[in-house]
Amino acid sequence: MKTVIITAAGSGSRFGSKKQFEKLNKKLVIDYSVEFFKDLGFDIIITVPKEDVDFVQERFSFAKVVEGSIERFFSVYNGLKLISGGIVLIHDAARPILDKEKILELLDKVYEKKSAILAIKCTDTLKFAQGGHIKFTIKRDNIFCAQTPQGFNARLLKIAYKKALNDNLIFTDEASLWEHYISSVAVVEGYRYNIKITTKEDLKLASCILNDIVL
Ligand SMILES: Nc1ccn([C@@H]2O[C@H](COP(=O)(O)OP(=O)(O)OP(=O)(O)O)[C@@H](O)[C@H]2O)c(=O)n1
Ligand SMILES: C[C@](O)(CO)[C@H](O)COP(=O)(O)O
Repeated sequence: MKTVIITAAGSGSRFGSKKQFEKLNKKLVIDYSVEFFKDLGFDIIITVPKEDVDFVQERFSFAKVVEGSIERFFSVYNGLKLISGGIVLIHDAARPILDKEKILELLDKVYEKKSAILAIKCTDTLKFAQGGHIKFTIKRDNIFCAQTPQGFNARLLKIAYKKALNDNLIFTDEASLWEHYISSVAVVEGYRYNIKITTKEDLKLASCILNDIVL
């Protein structure tokens, strides 16, 4: 069994609105990942804000739609509670540009290693700055930017979540939860088109990418 939890319950404070429901070319941002994983034959769970549950359930009648939470960590957990086993991918609805070859490569790695994420090597020089001034430069040799999808053995991920709830810990991605309670996570090289729409600039960038590449 393979399930994807599509996280779409954010408030979009850095964007200025719920960006997952913004128009991106001829579709909504959320449409891209839901349709992609439907075409790949995944069971689909979508986390959305309480007020959008009916709208999204009607739009995607084939999916299970659950109410998210104030923290992405708990939004994912609300979806994970519906899964009994198999493999689960967690993917941000805010990352609409999905590369089939890369996702299938990630899926193979999850089956092989029980956990894997897409990540891209940092290509900028990294600075630690405070008060508008650089304090020091961070060696970037082994620095990666984590992306989604992130994939896991669902049963073990639920165990890790239960431990985190017990310890009152939350994590910004599922890989850091897995690293904390289970083991190291495999990395599959991601792709630079896999941008996370966070600000309005990112929506423009995503539109340019979609207009120029054939997926
Ligand atoms: N409580 C939350 C917060 C985020 N997300 C989802 O997780 C993805 C990545 O989160 P982010 O880009 O931070 O979205 P927002 O939280 O909406 O953005 P902001 O931090 O600017 O409010 C998005 O698809 C978002 O909808 C979620 O399901 N539940
Ligand atoms: C999960 C994630 O996309 C990996 O880079 C990132 O942690 C989401 O962070 P956000 O602040 O919830 O956008």
